[in-house]
Amino acid sequence: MTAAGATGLLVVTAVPAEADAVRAGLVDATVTVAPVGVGPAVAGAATARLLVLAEAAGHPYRAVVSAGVAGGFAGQAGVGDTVLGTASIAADLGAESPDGFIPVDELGMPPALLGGGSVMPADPQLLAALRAALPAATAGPILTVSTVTGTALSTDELRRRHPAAVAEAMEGYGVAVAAAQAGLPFAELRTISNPVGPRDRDAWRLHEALAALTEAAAALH
Ligand SMILES: O=C(O)c1cccc(C(=O)CC[C@H]2O[C@@H](n3cnc4c(=O)[nH]cnc43)[C@H](O)[C@@H]2O)c1
Repeated sequence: MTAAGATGLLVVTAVPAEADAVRAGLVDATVTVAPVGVGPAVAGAATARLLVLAEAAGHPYRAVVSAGVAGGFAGQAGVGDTVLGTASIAADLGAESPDGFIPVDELGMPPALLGGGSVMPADPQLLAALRAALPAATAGPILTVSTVTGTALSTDELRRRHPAAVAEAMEGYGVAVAAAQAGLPFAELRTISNPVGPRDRDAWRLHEALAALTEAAAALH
């Protein structure tokens, strides 16, 4: 898992409040936490840039974790829970058709143009270490979406396509691609701020989710 000469772990969040929550719970001074922006494109690009800069400066990172708050799928993860991604899935990368959504992997494009495809598995060793440190966390696929799910119809459709998904967020897949292209292990750690479902921003429990993120951050080393 550790590249030669590599030093610390890079943890990327979307927003500064999430980064602050992670920093507040760290027990390992070699962990770097950076807020990189919202959505898979900006998070992926910013993560790639951080990895290149660190490499050029002679202190490459040894692994990357995408961390922050997330929406939880009912019956899988409730508000305040911690979830670990077994894979980060680009759930809305593909094409619509009269017969339904077609994942990008099934569009007939050359595999080389798809990177790892729409499903980026977590690094087995990194995931195992996080599961050992966070035994109460729920592990399962975490969806990456560019649009926060906000209707019952979209929720049902996502659940139909990804019945094992535990949560959705907006950065994991992009960060996973950046880590994969740098040859680094990747994992996604989230705490639940809201249920996935009809939009009710007043029901988001950010304080509770950020407190859970601080508690979970001790596992990051
Ligand atoms: O306003 C604040 O104080 C604040 C503090 C912490 C986080 C935020 C965010 O807006 C986080 C955005 C971030 O959260 C993920 N997220 C959370 N719930 C969902 C969801 O239901 N569907 C998709 N993404 C969700 C996502 O990764 C966002 O980037 C504000």
